[in-house]
Amino acid sequence: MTDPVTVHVPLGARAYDVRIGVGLIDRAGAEIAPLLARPRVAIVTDSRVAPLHLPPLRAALARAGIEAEALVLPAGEATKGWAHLTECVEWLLAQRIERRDVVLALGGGVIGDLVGFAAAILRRGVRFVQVPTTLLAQVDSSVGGKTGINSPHGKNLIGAFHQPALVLADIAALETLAPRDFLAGYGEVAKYGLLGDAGFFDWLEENAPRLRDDPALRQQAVAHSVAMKAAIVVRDETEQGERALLNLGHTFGHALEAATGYSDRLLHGEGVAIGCALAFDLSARMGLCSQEAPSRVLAHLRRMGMPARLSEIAGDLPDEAALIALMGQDKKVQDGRLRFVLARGIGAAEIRDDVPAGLLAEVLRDAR
Ligand SMILES: NC(=O)c1ccc[n+]([C@@H]2O[C@H](COP(=O)([O-])OP(=O)(O)OC[C@H]3O[C@@H](n4cnc5c(N)ncnc54)[C@H](O)[C@@H]3O)[C@@H](O)[C@H]2O)c1
Ligand SMILES: O=C(O)C(=O)C[C@@H](O)[C@H](O)[C@H](O)COP(=O)(O)O
Ligand SMILES: [Zn+2]
Repeated sequence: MTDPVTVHVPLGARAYDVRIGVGLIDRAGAEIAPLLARPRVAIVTDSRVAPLHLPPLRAALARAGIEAEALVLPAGEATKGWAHLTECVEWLLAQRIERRDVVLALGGGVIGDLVGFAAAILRRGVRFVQVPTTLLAQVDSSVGGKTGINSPHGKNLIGAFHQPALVLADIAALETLAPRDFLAGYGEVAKYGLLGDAGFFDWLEENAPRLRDDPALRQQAVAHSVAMKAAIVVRDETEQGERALLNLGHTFGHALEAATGYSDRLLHGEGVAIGCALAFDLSARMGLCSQEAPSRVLAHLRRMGMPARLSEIAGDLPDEAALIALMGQDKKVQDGRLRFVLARGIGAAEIRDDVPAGLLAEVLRDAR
């Protein structure tokens, strides 16, 4: 078995390590103890993760003499809203979590985003540790400090930048993921190759079908993705420019998630996969890249068994105009203008604000 890999995120006073390896939950006590002012933590997790990964985490903390209380929230995207944010913050206050204490987010991106935001606003900021248990959370959401909740108006519209103090990505925890959840996380992995690393995309075309069964390959893919994200975040922590490239596929994906009510009709990573396919389609129609690029993206997503078209989303969707109206709430909008992450080719994304409305509607219509 390969040794854990550490990606350091050098953000000055907010610098932290992302540890990636097998068995990190079993070693969590020793990893977390140096961060603690007193031997006590609060864990927040969800109802699917709790029976699988909370007992070993508790045991590891106990071996290091750390007391732990846990809150278990319902699993699923619908949890990432005001109601469960309130529940989480009030529970942390009831636990008398102090400024120098540490909150642990054990779960996927939903738990990481919600708990990170709770930590950001609790007593104006307490530290938190991400223990990501989905592929998506390991490669993306646990790193970079974007925290928040959804609104019916749009995705992640209420939130804060709040960096974790440590990320412990236990590759073995991914073994219990449902196949659909694993694949959804793969949407964000493919995104890294597509936005900025053609060589990584080549590597994924070769190796991605074996990621689920091969822990060494999985560790390599997670570490590469995290290193790519960390490099961008360090240059542009609060998304004044370059960081928006990490949003490839998200203008489409987030509108589709809002349109499907943040339900399991469409998982975030599935929306990102569809969004990447549409962003490449749009790029080709605008003459930014050749038709070969969207064809390659589509072929890869199909081979992985991922959705790439609106027609693959169960149930009815609003019409093009309504979807474009939902995109108007995107955080990249400037002066009321939509901005998209488009591409000059595989691994060559750029931000554009000159997408003709007619062409956008055409791309959406043709994807039905
Ligand atoms: N902050 C960021 O930078 C960032 C980046 C990407 C995505 N996100 C957000 O992340 C969220 C999606 O995250 P997600 O895909 O992890 O969804 P999720 O947290 O809902 O997890 C997916 C499902 O897997 C279950 N699960 C988690 N770990 C498991 C395990 N080890 N074994 C079995 N089941 C497990 C969960 O209970 C859930 O049912 C979205 O809200 C998205 O907006 C945030
Ligand atoms: O970290 C980022 O920056 C990202 O854009 C990563 C995305 O995968 C993630 O879904 C993020 O939450 C989207 O950000 P948002 O600002 O569009 O809500
Ligand atoms: Zn995302």
